[in-house]
Amino acid sequence: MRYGHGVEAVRAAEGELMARVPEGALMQRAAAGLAAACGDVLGRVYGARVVVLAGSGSNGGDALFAGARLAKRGAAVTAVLLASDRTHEGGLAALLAAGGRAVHPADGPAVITRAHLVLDGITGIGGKGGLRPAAVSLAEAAYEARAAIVAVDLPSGVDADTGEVRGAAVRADVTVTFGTYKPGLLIDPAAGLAGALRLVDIGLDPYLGAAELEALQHADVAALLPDPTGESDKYARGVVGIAAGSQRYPGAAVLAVSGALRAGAGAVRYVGPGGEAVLARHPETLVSTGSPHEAGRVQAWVVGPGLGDTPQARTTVGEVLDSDVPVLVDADGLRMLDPERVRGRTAPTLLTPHAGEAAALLGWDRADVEARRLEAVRTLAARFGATVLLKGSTTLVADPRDGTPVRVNPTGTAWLATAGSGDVLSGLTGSLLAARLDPRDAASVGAYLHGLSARLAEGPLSALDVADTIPAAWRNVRS
Ligand SMILES: NC(=O)C1=CN([C@@H]2O[C@H](COP(=O)(O)OP(=O)(O)OC[C@H]3O[C@@H](n4cnc5c(N)ncnc54)[C@H](O)[C@@H]3O)[C@@H](O)[C@H]2O)[C@@H](O)CC1
Ligand SMILES: [K+]
Repeated sequence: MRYGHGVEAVRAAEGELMARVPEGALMQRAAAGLAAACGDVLGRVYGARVVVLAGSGSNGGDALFAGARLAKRGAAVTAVLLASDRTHEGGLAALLAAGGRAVHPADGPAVITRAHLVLDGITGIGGKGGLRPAAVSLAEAAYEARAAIVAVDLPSGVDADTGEVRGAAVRADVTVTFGTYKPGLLIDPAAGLAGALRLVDIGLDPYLGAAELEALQHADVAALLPDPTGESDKYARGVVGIAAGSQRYPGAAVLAVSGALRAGAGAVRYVGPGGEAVLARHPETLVSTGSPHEAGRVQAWVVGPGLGDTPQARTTVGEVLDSDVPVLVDADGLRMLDPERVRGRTAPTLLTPHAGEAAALLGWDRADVEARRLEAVRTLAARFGATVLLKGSTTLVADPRDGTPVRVNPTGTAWLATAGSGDVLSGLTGSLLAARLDPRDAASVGAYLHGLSARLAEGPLSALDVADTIPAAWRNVRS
């Protein structure tokens, strides 16, 4: 598992640890890890040209001390001092003593153009708002130069706690972060600016407390996958009911059923007008044309994909919500949701909106949901008393129970932004719910497998390709 902590938790942990170690020790641990990472990026340190963008705080201090270490190993290191009167004194002295030099920001672009590596030490967890103008032109010069950009702790300009980017920010190739991942490194849009992540252990773990965020890794997913046992019959493995599709959108029904079957459901019951199309593709489906409560026994329901917005669709959503098994509501089903009705359910509910659907549920603009994903998903979970999976470039899963870390999915890929891929995710996740995974686990394992399937399919893909690759993703996690 990867854990993320916000600024307050990091500062509190640092305070406790600092009281127990010699002054400056933490910064030296950070600088040593940072210099080692820069060495790996450069390949050869001796003779490399390195530029340190040094802001006024300890983030600049980390970068300057790392610069000093690289200078000792034979790199030509130039620090650009963004706040010349408030530069970290010890860091600058160490750099100069190691043979580095310092220049004014006006001279920055000329040295950056020739650099092999630029260290972004403008701001870290103490940064407020976007980059200031002098920093913007240096960040642009770094981006245009052929240098590798290594961000110290965070790409400067991003919000450490939320992943928001409120102005200009550095776009890094690698971010070397200290002690724990910050939400801004895991959640878009900021995460998209961080590049590859590298965590340096500075000894904070014992003091960090509960995580705010979690990102499942292969081993975590493997431990949650519901593999059948010798005694499993179809009910033990989970029968999932799918109420999806319409005359107009029968394809959504096929895709949701495909996702469910590929994710190991013991059986899939399909209810709705898309039965013919479903049977043509998946003859093993148990199809009925009546209403959900006549469909027979299921362990979880998926309702909504391609359902349309008709009185009949509303009745279907209402009936499914009246059931006493876990329910996943997606797509058109989300348009008809009453928070009180969802809160009053006896079994868990999982909502899976994309940013547009989340915006409609919240009464926000879509752009605000995309900019403030963490706040959006938490607000929805609290309002509906439901688990919420917010789809997007970084899919998030929030649970209504207080203090439960939000899960961030690490396997996304831009190729998933294809028509119908959400329908596959709903069937896949519904199948995990039917296998009795806790809704938060079902949602995060579903998102993980879905993203991994798309990655394994490599390149342009259709939603059916994603469904067809789920078994390969399952095996990949198991291997
Ligand atoms: N506290 C500690 O023990 C450790 C801190 N470390 C480093 O220290 C960083 C935090 O240091 P600080 O608290 O000094 O904060 P930062 O260095 O992140 O930034 C604060 C400084 O930047 C200025 N500033 C804020 N927003 C700005 C903006 N938009 N543009 C330009 N300047 C801006 C502030 O006036 C302040 O001087 C961490 O991110 C990490 O890199 C590491 O050395 C590990 C140990
Ligand atoms: K930084």
